[in-house]
Amino acid sequence: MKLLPPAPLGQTPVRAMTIAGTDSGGGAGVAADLRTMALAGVHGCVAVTAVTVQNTLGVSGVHTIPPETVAGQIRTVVTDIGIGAAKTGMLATGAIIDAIVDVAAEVGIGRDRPIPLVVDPVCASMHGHQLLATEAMDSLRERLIPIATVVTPNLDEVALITGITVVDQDSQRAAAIELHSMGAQWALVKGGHLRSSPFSPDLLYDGETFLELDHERIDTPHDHGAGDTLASAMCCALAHGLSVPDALRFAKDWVTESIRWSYPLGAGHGPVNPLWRVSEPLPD
Ligand SMILES: Nc1ncnc2c1ncn2[C@@H]1O[C@H](COP(=O)(O)OP(=O)(O)O)[C@@H](O)[C@H]1O
Ligand SMILES: Cc1ncc(COP(=O)(O)O)c(N)n1
Repeated sequence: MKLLPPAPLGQTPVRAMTIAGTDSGGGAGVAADLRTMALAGVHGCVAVTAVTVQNTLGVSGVHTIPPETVAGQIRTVVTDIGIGAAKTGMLATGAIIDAIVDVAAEVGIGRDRPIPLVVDPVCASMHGHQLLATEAMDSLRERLIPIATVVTPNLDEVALITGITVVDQDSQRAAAIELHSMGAQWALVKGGHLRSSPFSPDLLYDGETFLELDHERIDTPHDHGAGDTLASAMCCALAHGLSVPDALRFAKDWVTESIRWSYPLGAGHGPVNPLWRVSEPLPD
């Protein structure tokens, strides 16, 4: 696959920021984002929104960060370090979403602004634990999605946000049209949960053209952090100045390789694994 150009040693690399929750098991959230950013050659900055008590079996606790502390992390990084793109993951509450939207307007993050924004609208963990309060759905729909350069829901999130149940290509297209009409510049409807398909088809739409990426489906239970990995790889590519379709092409190759080399961990679902970038092939 084609990789992003690395910075020469000693020179400042491209920077990107993840605005997300932590996963103590290291599989999803901030850990997944920083792993992908580092291995893609990008300096990752962090605004933590929530601390989760989480392992490979599930989430047993959540501690949310005060909204002004979330906004402060974003403001202090953008005004000093500078970032080429940002992504959001788990945001926990409506007040945190509102604080992010306000500071994004202040520092120039979002569609039609200098810093593109990938919105991964995380609502629940793969184990079914709620990661976004029900009361936050209005802020997500009415405030965050309208400033997204690209919004990247999985099929469960599509159903919660739009009310559309995706079962085939027609309903996937209808969902992309609805998400775009909510104000996102691009809508990416991920097909990882479309288990009836031999592929894992992701559909990208900008109000005019549909781009469908049909990569092979890999048969594994170890896909924890796949959505975060795709969104943070897109964020890295956007930080490098790639277009949204090219960022998706890079990110889709990246996540497919990372799912191919995912590994067992604990007693539940292991993580997708971008460490393929730095690992040795198995001896013959
Ligand atoms: N088993 C799989 N094989 C190949 N690609 C997959 C598989 N599962 C998910 N993907 C891809 O990983 C990315 C994340 O997808 P998805 O599982 O839909 O989101 P999430 O992790 O947010 O639930 C998408 O690009 C999707 O197509
Ligand atoms: C902190 C945090 N962020 C995001 C996810 C979603 O990832 P997954 O769908 O693989 O559980 C998660 N479980 N935890």
